[in-house]
Amino acid sequence: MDLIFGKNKKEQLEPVKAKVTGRIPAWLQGTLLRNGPGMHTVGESRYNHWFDGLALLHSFTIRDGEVHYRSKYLRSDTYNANIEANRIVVSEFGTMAYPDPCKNIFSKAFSYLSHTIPDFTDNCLINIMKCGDDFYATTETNYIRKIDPWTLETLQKVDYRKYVAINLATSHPHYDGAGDVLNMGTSIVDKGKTKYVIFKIPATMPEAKRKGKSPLRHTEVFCSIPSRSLLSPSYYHSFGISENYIVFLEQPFRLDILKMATAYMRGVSWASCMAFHREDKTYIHIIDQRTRKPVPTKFYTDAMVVFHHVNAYEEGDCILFDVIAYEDNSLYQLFYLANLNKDFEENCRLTSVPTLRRFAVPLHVDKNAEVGSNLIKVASTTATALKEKDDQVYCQPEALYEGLELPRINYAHNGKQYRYVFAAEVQWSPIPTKILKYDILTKSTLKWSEKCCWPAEPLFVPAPGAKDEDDGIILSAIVSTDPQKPPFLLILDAKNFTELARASVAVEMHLDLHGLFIPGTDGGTRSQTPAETQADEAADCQAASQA
Ligand SMILES: CC1=C(/C=C/C(C)=C/C=C/C(C)=C/C=O)C(C)(C)CCC1
Ligand SMILES: [Fe+2]
Repeated sequence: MDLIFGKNKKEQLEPVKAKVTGRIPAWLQGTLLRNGPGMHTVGESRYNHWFDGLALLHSFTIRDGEVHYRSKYLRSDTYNANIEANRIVVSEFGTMAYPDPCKNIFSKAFSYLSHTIPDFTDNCLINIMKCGDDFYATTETNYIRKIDPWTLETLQKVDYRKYVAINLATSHPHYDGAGDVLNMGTSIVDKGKTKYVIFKIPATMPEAKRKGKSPLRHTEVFCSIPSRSLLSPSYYHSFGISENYIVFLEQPFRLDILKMATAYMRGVSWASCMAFHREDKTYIHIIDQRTRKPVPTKFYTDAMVVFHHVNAYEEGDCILFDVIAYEDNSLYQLFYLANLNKDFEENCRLTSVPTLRRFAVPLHVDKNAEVGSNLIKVASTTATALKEKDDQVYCQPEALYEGLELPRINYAHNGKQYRYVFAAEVQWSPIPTKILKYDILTKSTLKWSEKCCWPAEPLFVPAPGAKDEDDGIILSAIVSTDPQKPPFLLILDAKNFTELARASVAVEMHLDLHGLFIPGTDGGTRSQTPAETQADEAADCQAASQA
């Protein structure tokens, strides 16, 4: 497993032509751009956790049936400082680093103090975000890094705090039809006012306002929700949106701000400042997008840990929302490299299987409804919402499917009724070995797998003029543990899960996390005519809606 997780991967700066077998649909033109950790040791020093690894961007450019692959490390300040020092000098999720070990006691004390309010890493290794015409590599701190999606070059470092008062932000933003970004973050430094902030970055601005300026300048706070606990806000990795509402889970997997403030001094990692409180509840916040205010009813469910929201939509008088839920936080525990490298099979058993759960939240709670009555009247789900004495509502989910992670949908259905979830199959180990398509209506699955193959998150790309939700293809970068089998881009027909083509490249490829597809024939390799620019802009909106 060291081959997949622990080994530093070489970057492939020059585009390399892939060997294509099968036939790539003629309409499939564009670039699959993805992100994930690629370097786990610097000099003699090693990261503790897989989520600490230095961001390695990679892309597959598909044009006229041909595929070119390239990869490049994100030249973050973190990367540059580490490489210059030839050791890890910037702290990451699971590794606390000490930049100046030789300092005397006074400057050491000073250094500790300056770390009380930490300056987080800009090692943006999780996802790619599209913002107007710009692309950013993202993580969960206050920093994002602008990148050139074609050359994979690293551009400006952007500090969200310049535009909105947050210290952490998700790397799973949502996009509306116009391509505007809706994201969430947490403000933790203002201790009296720890809060979750939902913010919007408009994709397009009137010409006069725009003039080459970043759309981030026009970021606006959409709504903020005070944290239930001022010193321990919830950790969250994503959130859900329906047409009119936002779904935010304030789960009992929390960050301890006091522990974080002393972590540097105590020599412990940020990860050690997070704890799951199984005795607590998970609060379900529903924010009305029209009023920009939370619905006042207190909805809750049992303690759980959710990283990925799948989708949410309104049906009848309620919101249905689907998430991949765990009984505990064992997932983050398992990604310590020490667990991933030795005795993998034994150490890497999840104590709870990631399960697709559907929740139903009533939008209008009848004050006169009987205590104990189920407020959900839609027939399509067995999820319940029970009225309680104190006007709270207790939601119990319907378990739809066990053993899946890294969910994606046809993003044209985001916020709307939908039928298919594309995901990686994971059972008792967090590492995917299959790709699956789950049909919520028939509760049936289609799967793709191959010996020694480790698939990445499957991404859906709609066919032009698509009518059905699954009219399109699935893209997934596959790495293998068989030295005879080079990594490849897999292209499946999303309807029946048959393989249409694969594009193999004899390079060192990393197992990645998330990314997006940029449709169009541009690839930064030729100049464009104005007409093409317009066409690409339209295509870009589509890219945003798929991300
Ligand atoms: C550095 C840092 C963080 C980083 C978190 C990361 C990097 C999480 C990655 C999560 C992934 C990849 C989940 C996949 O499901 C925190 C804890 C937000 C806060 C403190 C500083
Ligand atoms: Fe994620």
